[in-house]
Amino acid sequence: MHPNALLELCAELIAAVNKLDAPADATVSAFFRQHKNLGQRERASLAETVYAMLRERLKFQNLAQSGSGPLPRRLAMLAWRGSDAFLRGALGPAEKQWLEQIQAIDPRSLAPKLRHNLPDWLAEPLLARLGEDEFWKLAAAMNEAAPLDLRVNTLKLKREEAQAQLAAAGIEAMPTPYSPLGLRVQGKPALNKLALFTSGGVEVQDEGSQLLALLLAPRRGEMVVDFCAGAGGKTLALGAAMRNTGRLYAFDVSGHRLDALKPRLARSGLSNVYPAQIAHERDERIKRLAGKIDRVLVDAPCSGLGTLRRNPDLKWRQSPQGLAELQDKQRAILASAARLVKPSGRLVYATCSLLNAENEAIAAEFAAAHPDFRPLAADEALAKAQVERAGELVENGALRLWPHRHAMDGFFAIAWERTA
Ligand SMILES: C[S@@+](CC[C@H](N)C(=O)[O-])C[C@H]1O[C@@H](n2cnc3c(N)ncnc32)[C@H](O)[C@@H]1O
Repeated sequence: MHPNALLELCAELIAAVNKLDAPADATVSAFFRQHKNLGQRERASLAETVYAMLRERLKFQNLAQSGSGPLPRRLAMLAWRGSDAFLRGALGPAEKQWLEQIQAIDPRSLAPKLRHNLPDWLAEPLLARLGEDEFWKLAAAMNEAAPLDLRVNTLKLKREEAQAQLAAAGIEAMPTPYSPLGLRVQGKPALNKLALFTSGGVEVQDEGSQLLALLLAPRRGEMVVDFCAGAGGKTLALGAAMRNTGRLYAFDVSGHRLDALKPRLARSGLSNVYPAQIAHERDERIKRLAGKIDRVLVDAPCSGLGTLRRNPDLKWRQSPQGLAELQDKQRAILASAARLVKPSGRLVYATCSLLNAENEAIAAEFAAAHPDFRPLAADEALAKAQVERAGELVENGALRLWPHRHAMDGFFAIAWERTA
């Protein structure tokens, strides 16, 4: 395709994504479906440019105020992640001159906001929690692409065997630093046609998510509930940890997400999983199980701000009002889920948010209202589950994962045992 035609398409896609009315990945996929003639490399250039624009949106929007022509085209030029020579082939002389002027600006001379590219309501609490030094490390880490992690289904094979099968297919993978079940793959190879994947030997799952399942540590023969199972990433890890015995209920209010669990379940070889759509957290089904469950995981709906490496649009699509609504949901779901837990059973509350408001604050309110739940030290629980150097992952007894410290998505998880 002619460079200018591709740059124009890129500008069109940026204009669509910048409306922020849908998740960026959905807008990008829909755009590619409408433009079937785009080749692999062209798609990669467009997608990477759009994600670069979202990561540093404040900076690019500020810089794009100068120059002329439509704003999305200027944003496309500034954020361009395809070949440099190709971009130059698309530009007129005035555009080339403008771009050179902008590229000569020393990024260190920009205002802090244009360097961290976070909205105030998000930057302020993170800065308060982490301090200046770490805050900048986090801001940089969140602008890097996330690695591709796999969880090995140990019902089917050992981690070393999966690693060897990947190597035989020309894919380099190393054991994840903390999870005993994980492999970190180099690059972004297509996995979905590999026999190892189609036969359920591995699932794509960030190392942090693997650690949440290890913290719940369900055992053989137990009754377990994954209260917000979604497409079942953690359900599959829990079912395998139970060695395909006992009963694992996968609840969610979204039938659509539970449907996405079904093919994964079929590949996994698990037969101990019972997916069920619930109307809300006080559904009759839940009431019938009160006090009967050994282990309950609440992977609560949250802002997702721990996943900005993958979903940079979330920082622009979330808001303080949205956060307050999420907190109400989190409180209600945790309180309902806790009723399921039997005496000496375990409850884990988790999110993929970085914010205290969705994590420690919700946990503290719950603990104050539920003296019959005793907090468990996450480092001890994880060490029992063969997690290496678990102490590095824990703050004040709870799992606290950070992209800049642990090279994982941001996660929080706290475990309690019901005493009575
Ligand atoms: C963080 S996601 C879960 C991701 C999933 N556990 C996984 O590992 O792939 C949160 C889920 O909570 C579900 N949810 C929202 N409100 C709920 C409620 N009241 N009861 C149960 N699930 C709910 C959402 O549909 C969403 O799938």
